[in-house]
Amino acid sequence: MTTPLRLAVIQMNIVAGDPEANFAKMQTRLEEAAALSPKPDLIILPEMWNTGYALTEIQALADPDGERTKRTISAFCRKYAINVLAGSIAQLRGDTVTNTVHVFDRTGSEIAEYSKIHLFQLMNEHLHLESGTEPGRFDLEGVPAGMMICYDIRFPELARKLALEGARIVFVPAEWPHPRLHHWRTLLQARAIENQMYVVSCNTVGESGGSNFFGHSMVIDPWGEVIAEALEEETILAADVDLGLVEEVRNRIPVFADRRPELYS
Ligand SMILES: NC(=O)CCC(=O)C(=O)O
Repeated sequence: MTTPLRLAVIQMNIVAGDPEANFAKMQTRLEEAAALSPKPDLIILPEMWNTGYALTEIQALADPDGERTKRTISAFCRKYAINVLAGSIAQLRGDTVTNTVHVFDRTGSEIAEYSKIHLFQLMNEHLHLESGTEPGRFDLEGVPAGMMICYDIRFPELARKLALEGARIVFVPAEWPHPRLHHWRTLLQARAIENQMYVVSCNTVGESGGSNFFGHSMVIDPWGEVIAEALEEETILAADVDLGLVEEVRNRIPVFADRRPELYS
């Protein structure tokens, strides 16, 4: 067994259209996560935690160039020597807004950024946001990792690409509402099983912007076992992941060696 990584998933309610309230809550939750024993190696935040889905006002609410987020999270990482995958934020870039994750290491340096590739039409994202154009990858203390945001998990091609490029663990910040809990659980488990990797999701919870979010943040191992799952309330979900299990599962059923990509397109 390799040294496990301790994760803390912050499942919180988001006040749509109120970045001040959301920044305040996010900082309180980060402090609570940092005080856990043992201290987490990585803290994960949910999708669009700064603004929620206040899309009609998003130009005014989005964080210009992500500066406030970067300043705040980077200082936290430095203070506590913890990595943070800062969920996603609504980020203003010139006159467009993206749904963007920033990842910071223990020194507070930003090590990766990913903007949601697949915009979710059912929640009008395509009318207000600009989609990303690059898959999200980073190196988590020597472990190749990937990111997808919420609706992205409906696209197995993206998860497979991340796995083929080396990802052993993929993080999924989300704002996924009722009534699609069965899709959420099934798709997350499928992405973990088919790619034989850890999948760690962080959903929001409670009413926000007229939708009702069910929480159920999950940590799923490469065999598809749910090793931790939150209920429908605010919480910090802690779990240890043993990345050595990825190799073990991939050796047990050699899915990657058995692929026939020449027959698929
Ligand atoms: N924020 C999102 O991308 C929601 C995706 C979702 O609810 C779905 O069913 O897909």
